[in-house]
Amino acid sequence: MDQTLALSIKNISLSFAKTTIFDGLSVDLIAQQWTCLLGQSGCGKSTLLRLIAGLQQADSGTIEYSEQLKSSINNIAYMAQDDCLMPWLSVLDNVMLGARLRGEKNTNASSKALALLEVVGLSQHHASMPATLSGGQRQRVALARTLFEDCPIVLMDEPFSKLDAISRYKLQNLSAKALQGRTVVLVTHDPQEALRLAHTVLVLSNKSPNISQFASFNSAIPRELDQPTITAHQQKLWEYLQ
Ligand SMILES: Nc1ncnc2c1ncn2[C@@H]1O[C@H](COP(=O)(O)OP(=O)(O)OP(=O)(O)O)[C@@H](O)[C@H]1O
Repeated sequence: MDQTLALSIKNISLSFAKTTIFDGLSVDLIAQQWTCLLGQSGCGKSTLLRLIAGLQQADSGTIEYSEQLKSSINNIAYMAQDDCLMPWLSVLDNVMLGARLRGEKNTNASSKALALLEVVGLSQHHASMPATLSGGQRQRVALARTLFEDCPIVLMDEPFSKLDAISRYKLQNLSAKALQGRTVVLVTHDPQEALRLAHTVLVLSNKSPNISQFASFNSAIPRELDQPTITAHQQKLWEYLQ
């Protein structure tokens, strides 16, 4: 496998009951870059993330991971669309959930989790229970939990969808910085978000071959809203998504 690839999805087909979701989907994901995945509701974006994470099996086809990732025990962090916070754990304990589940007795874990809560603007809520938080606050806890994992592949399913515009902008910036050098796949319905963050923009559809590349960009991320990459491509991406 090419050294620059993190993983290679080859000829994946998947149906639920009589509904075909993927029919021969193939795509390569470039290592240490952000790939943003757009497409109409129900076309299979979350399903593709779940396939990559190993949480869903395809009917046929393969996903090949690079040698480097194969040798890493804990290599994929997955932030689902639903925040999946444990209601009986505090915000801090939710951020450290992975360490707890792995039975790690690392005294640095709580200071690392507290630092991440500070970064996502929730340090004053570290002892709160999830039920007392707003949807956007819960999403920020889930983001902190994802960043806590330090994994080489990070899969994020609409991670900023519940945030106000200013918080979304700030957390896009924070995530781009925090996840520099990781292989990130981000599902979004927001073309502007994709153009701010993506090195590669992919569009998924229900029609075979299911996936197409809208564009790839070399410029550094996050991009400012007035950067040519965004202004020049926004309208085209809207039309591409129709
Ligand atoms: N476990 C499952 N059993 C049956 N059908 C499923 C299952 N998981 C997903 N589907 C169906 O597969 C299709 C794709 O779902 P998926 O959640 O991947 O779409 P999506 O593109 O992420 O949608 P959205 O943008 O609305 O989040 C949908 O029609 C959904 O109903």
